[in-house]
Formats: sequence, C-alpha cells, structure tokens
Amino acid sequence: MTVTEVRTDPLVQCQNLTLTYDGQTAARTVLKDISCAVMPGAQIALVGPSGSGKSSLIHVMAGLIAPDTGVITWPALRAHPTERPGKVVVAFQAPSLISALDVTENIELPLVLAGVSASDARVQATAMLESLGLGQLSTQLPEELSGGQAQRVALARALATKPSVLLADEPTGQVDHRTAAQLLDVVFEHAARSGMAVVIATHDQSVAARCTTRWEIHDGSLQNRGIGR
Ligand SMILES: Nc1ncnc2c1ncn2[C@@H]1O[C@H](COP(=O)(O)OP(=O)(O)OP(=O)(O)O)[C@@H](O)[C@H]1O
Repeated sequence: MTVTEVRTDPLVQCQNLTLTYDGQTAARTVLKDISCAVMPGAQIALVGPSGSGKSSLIHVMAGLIAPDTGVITWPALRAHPTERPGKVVVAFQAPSLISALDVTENIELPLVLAGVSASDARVQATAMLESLGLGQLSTQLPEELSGGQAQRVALARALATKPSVLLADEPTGQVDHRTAAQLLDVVFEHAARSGMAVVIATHDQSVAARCTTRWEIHDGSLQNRGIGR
C-alpha cells in the first residue's frame, strides 16, 4: 500500500526577508535574511532582547510593513502575495483602541466592517468580553481603562474576528502573572477550538514556556530553524 503524504501549506511563509529602517543618523537593518513558516495550529514564542526585531517581524508577517528584500506569502490563506490577508490579525504592544468608541463598540467595529450584522456583532463582542472576564468594562471608554485592561480589550478585539493567525506583541506586558496566565488560557483555548495559529512576542519566560515552539531572534537574525507547527 502506498502512503500518500498530505502536504499542509503554511499560513505564513517568510523567505529571506530583510528590513531596514531609515534612522535619523543612519539606516538600520533590523531583519536579516529571515526565513520562517507558521503552520496551522502552531504555538510559537518569539523571544529575544529588546530591540532585536520581534515587533518588526510581526509587522512584516502581518503584511503591515513590506520587507526590503525577500518574499512574504500566506499560502494557506490564498491571499495574493502582495495582498494582506484579513485572517492574520495583530494584537499590538500598545493597544490602539478607538477613543470615541466604548469597549464593546471597539470590538464590534472590525466585525461590522467584515460584514457581520450589527446585532450579531453585539452578541459576539459581548461573548468575547465575558470569556476574557471583561464584561464589567463593556461601556467604558478607552481613556477609562488601565494599560492592562486596554491590552486585554485589544486582545478580545483581535480574537473576536476569528483569525487564522494571531500575532500578539507582548500581550501580557502590562498585566500581573495571574492575569497573564488567564489571558493565555483564553488564547490557547480559542486556538485549540478553532485551529488558530499563535505567535507571541514576549520577554516573559513563563509565557514562552506555554508555547510548543520557540523562535529566538538576536540582532535581526533568527537563531533556530523557523518552522512553527
Ligand atoms: N519605525 C521605525 N523606524 C526606525 N527604527 C525603528 C522603527 N521601529 C523599530 N525601530 C528600531 O528597530 C529595532 C528593532 O525594533 P523592534 O521594535 O522590532 O524590536 P523588539 O524586539 O520588538 O523590541 P522590544 O522587545 O523592546 O519591543 C530597534 O532598534 C528599534 O529602535
């Protein structure tokens, strides 16, 4: 009997990426010949010293910044090579909530923009807030939130869109250890249910330890083979 290997396409594939920022005094290359792939269901901790290029790599993987050289594709998401797929979502280090909208409305907005009806968006936003233990914040404005609360609302907003890939930049940077653990529980439960791949840039070793794959980046270079399953 012949065993046929089933090939799974990566959700994100980076081939020989380089990225250089124009500095005020000199240009700085922050990603150096990076090749890596995020497979469905991957749980990847992206670790490295401050300034090593973690956020930059996340922004390139999300298609928010174009690399200077190399190729970024999203093979399993069928996105055109130059087109950013909506199914790759970033939870930013500094939460970017819309100040004029309350917490629930912030979560609803990307759902409505994606074509979900207003009533369904309200139901989904409310359920996501409850699952992250944020129900009591539903009518607060972003300016009324602590840094940690804002970060959790931003994560709720990202998860509510049911992404195929969640790229989380220091998602636990502003919360205590217990809250961080609860937050990760929600992320990994969501990932287990949906098959969502997760890439978490973090300085926190207890966060990194919960991921099955560890990518180390130093001075813009990935130190280990960058395949996350
Ligand atoms: N828009 C930008 N313009 C110029 N330089 C930048 C820009 N964004 C980041 N940098 C520089 O690129 C380098 C890598 O930054 P990046 O934010 O990717 O690192 P990081 O590993 O995420 O750091 P941290 O852990 O502190 O968040 C740093 O030296 C930073 O100062």
